[in-house]
Amino acid sequence: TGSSRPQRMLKAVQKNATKGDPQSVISAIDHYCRHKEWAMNVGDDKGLILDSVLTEVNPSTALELGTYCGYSTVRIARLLSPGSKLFTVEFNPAFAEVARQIIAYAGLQDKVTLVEGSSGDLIPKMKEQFGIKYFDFVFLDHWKDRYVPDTKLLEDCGLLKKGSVLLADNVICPGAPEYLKYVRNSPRYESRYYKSNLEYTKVEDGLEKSVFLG
Ligand SMILES: Oc1cc(-c2ccc(F)cc2)cc2nccnc12
Ligand SMILES: [Mg+2]
Repeated sequence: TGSSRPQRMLKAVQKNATKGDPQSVISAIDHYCRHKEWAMNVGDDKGLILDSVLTEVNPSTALELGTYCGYSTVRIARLLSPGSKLFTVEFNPAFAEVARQIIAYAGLQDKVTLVEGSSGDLIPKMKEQFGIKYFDFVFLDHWKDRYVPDTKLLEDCGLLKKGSVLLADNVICPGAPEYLKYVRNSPRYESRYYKSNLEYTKVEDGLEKSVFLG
């Protein structure tokens, strides 16, 4: 059988990027997905918003839900301060395998812990398994119907502290209406919408940034 889209993306990174250079990995993926084959990375437009929110928060411990091929994992990890850690959760083993190789190619494997499994199962185990107290930053980019239950799980497991920032991808396309209702109507969050485009297209999409108020 032939290769998969993630495997072809990995080949494009190995061919066009420089080992140990995260920016060249990001550019190689964006070029491939814009000109050869679309893929569901957060992309370069929304990626700039992710970069600016991440830089502002400067998290010590960050969580990403939905690794896919590791594009946003690399975007986040490249901006972390020394000693800070990013945990990323991926349900699909084939995606996880490619992501590991792309993260390693960027030279960011020491900052990233990729955990395979379902977010619903893993979130309650984070404290005990990885000695995590809180997440300062959470990037939600997995299945849209998991955004609300996983946010509630993070709250209930005491993994958010006053000032923790949630940043959610795809709140317009494919859309996460329940999540928008949840964070925008809750007194425990201060929410703001960043309008942008669906990766590599002219279709509207955006990121919702929600600060946990404790
Ligand atoms: O960024 C994304 C885009 C899409 C997606 C797929 C097909 C379309 F037509 C439009 C958008 C799905 C996603 N699933 C999980 C995490 N992120 C996603
Ligand atoms: Mg997405």
